[in-house]
Amino acid sequence: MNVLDIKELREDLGKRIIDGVEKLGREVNVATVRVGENAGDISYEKAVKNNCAKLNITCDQIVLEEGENEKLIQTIKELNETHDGILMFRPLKDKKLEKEIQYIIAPEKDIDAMGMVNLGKVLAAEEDAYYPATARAVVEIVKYYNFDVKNVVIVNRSLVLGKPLFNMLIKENKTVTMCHSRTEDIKSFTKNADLVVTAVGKAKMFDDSYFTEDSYVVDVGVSLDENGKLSGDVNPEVNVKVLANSVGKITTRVLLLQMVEGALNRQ
Ligand SMILES: Nc1nc(=O)c2c([nH]1)NC[C@@H]1CN(c3ccc(C(=O)N[C@@H](CCC(=O)O)C(=O)O)cc3)C=[N+]21
Repeated sequence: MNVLDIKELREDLGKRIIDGVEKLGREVNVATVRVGENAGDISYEKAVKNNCAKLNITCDQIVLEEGENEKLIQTIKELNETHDGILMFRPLKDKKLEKEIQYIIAPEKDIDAMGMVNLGKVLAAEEDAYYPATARAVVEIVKYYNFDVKNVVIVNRSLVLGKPLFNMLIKENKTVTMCHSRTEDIKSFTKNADLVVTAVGKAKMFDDSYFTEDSYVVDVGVSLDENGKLSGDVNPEVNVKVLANSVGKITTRVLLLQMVEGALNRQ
């Protein structure tokens, strides 16, 4: 069991955020937008608020009820003008509405890269893109802790994680394989990878049979286990070289860092 302590990276990101805010020399404000009462959204909302309080960022939190579609669209349009960054929690239950927002959110305020412009920039490996924060968190962990890896397997194909991460790791000269829920014999891929990134949302699904002693593993999954407790995809007892979990701690700070960097670049 070799669970990575990611405190140092978290603190490093915190310093970079505080420095950036100071350089900007003005109030920096983020807005979160939540629709409905999803538990994952609520925990992320709290995490953003707590981090902002520590990092000298003003945070406004907007909560709407499901069905308030016009109000949501109006809200995003207003926040485009008033805030440095907008984080709308995803997925929305209303897929059509979420699609609509992807075209309405201003690219320079879209700090979690949900909109079409930033997603296109990620695919094109543009320098000034915002990246989906979780995907960038994985890359930051791999780089900061010098994971000595060439072949990566990602078990996820979403727009929030798998697809952007695939492109970001290609840019880092990794050889990347994407597995997903319809992949046959996932173990045959993960066993042969240097690094496995998991995000399937099945508590403790990945045990030793998926890895070797030399595997690096980044566990992005969050779900409830049989006792109703929050759990990752990977059993924390696995015998691997390095297991990074608690990626959420890095995600929150990467999100805020991207916002500050974006504001500095535009200044
Ligand atoms: N557009 C969008 N992007 C997301 O990335 C996204 C989302 N919607 N909807 C909800 C899920 C859930 N999620 C969390 C991230 C951090 C914590 C969290 O609690 N972070 C703590 C640490 C938690 C820990 O101890 O591991 C912190 O930053 O201090 C929780 C949940 C992001 N998601």
